[in-house]
Amino acid sequence: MEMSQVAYVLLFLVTAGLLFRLRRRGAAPAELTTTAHRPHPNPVLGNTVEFIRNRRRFFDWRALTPLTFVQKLRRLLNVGNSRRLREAVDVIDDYAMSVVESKMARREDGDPDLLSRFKAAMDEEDGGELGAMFPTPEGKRRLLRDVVVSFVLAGKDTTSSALTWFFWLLAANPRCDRRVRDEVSRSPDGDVKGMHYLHAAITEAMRLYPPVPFNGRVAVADDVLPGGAAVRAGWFANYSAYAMGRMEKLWGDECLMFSPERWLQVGDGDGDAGEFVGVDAARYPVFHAGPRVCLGKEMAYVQMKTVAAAVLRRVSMGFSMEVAAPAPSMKSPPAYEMTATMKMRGGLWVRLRKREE
Ligand code: HEM
Repeated sequence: MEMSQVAYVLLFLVTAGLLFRLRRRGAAPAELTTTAHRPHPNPVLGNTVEFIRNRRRFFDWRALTPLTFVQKLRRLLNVGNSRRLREAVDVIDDYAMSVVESKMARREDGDPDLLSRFKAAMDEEDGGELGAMFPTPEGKRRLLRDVVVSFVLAGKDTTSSALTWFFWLLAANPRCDRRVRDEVSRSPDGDVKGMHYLHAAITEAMRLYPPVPFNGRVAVADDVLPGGAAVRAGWFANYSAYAMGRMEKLWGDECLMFSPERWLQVGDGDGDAGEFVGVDAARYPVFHAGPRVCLGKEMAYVQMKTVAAAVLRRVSMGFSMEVAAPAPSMKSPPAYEMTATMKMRGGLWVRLRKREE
């Protein structure tokens, strides 16, 4: 064999070895992939669902793996996953832009909504802060588009994730279920403000299953965390609300149990559940903490309590609801699916039955 042939063979082996390693490093871990689903009966809807599912799977993987050289190259060349991500972002952006455009075309009457308020803030003639940041009409439309996307992401998936786990946890803990129903039935006017037990039960559900299970920041400069750990500029500083919600050090021996009572100050023993008492955001970072804490926290509680109370009231009155799957037992909790929010794998299946009069 000539020297040049040997060189080719060596080059081939090195390249093949390198590609094999990169493939292995790049492969999405099995636990991040979604479960198999039955084909959707409507092919158009089915395709859309599949499209979103694939994009989401890809997003998870990107969020959880460091940016490798190959990923950077793909982004630069706009191929593979990077191209698919851009296409998916375009689908979402187009939808959000259509919402903005229909708002722009409509004359406002009645109470202004959030989007109108953002629009008004940008249109301020005296050069308000937002108006100055986005001076061109195109820039303003793009900002409004991003507002739509952020609020849908921030407000919809989070509360629906929390309520899914909440209803499953109630089914797995009949004693707590009874207490919530008692409280809801004692307030027929539907005022959720005074429902302390319900508030505690939702808070406790989010301790065990936080809708945003992990979160992080990138350090802009070298720093030392309060615990003494050094962080260099450009490093990720991540935390997991999921892990923190299950730490014995923070929540005691019964950290894995669902116990809304841990959030209640003992009542007067007169059927009163007691007052809800919250804790420091550093111990319960479900809504994040500090200057970028969730802006919708109070609104989220009102929404979740209203929906939960309405469902439970209706269930108590005319229907019975039974969790069909996953089987409600704290000994075998449902699997979760790691996306940007914490979903129950396969969703929560319930059976509703109209009660006989
Ligand atoms: C159970 C429900 C919710 C949970 C667990 C939750 C959690 C969070 C978390 C962890 C963050 C910090 C994200 C980050 O900066 O890394 C955040 C930010 C935010 N949330 Fe929520 N959220 C919920 C519901 C809502 C709702 C209903 C809205 C509004 C309709 C909302 C609006 C926002 C906004 C605007 C921010 C950005 C705040 C900023 O960066 O200054 N959230 N949320």
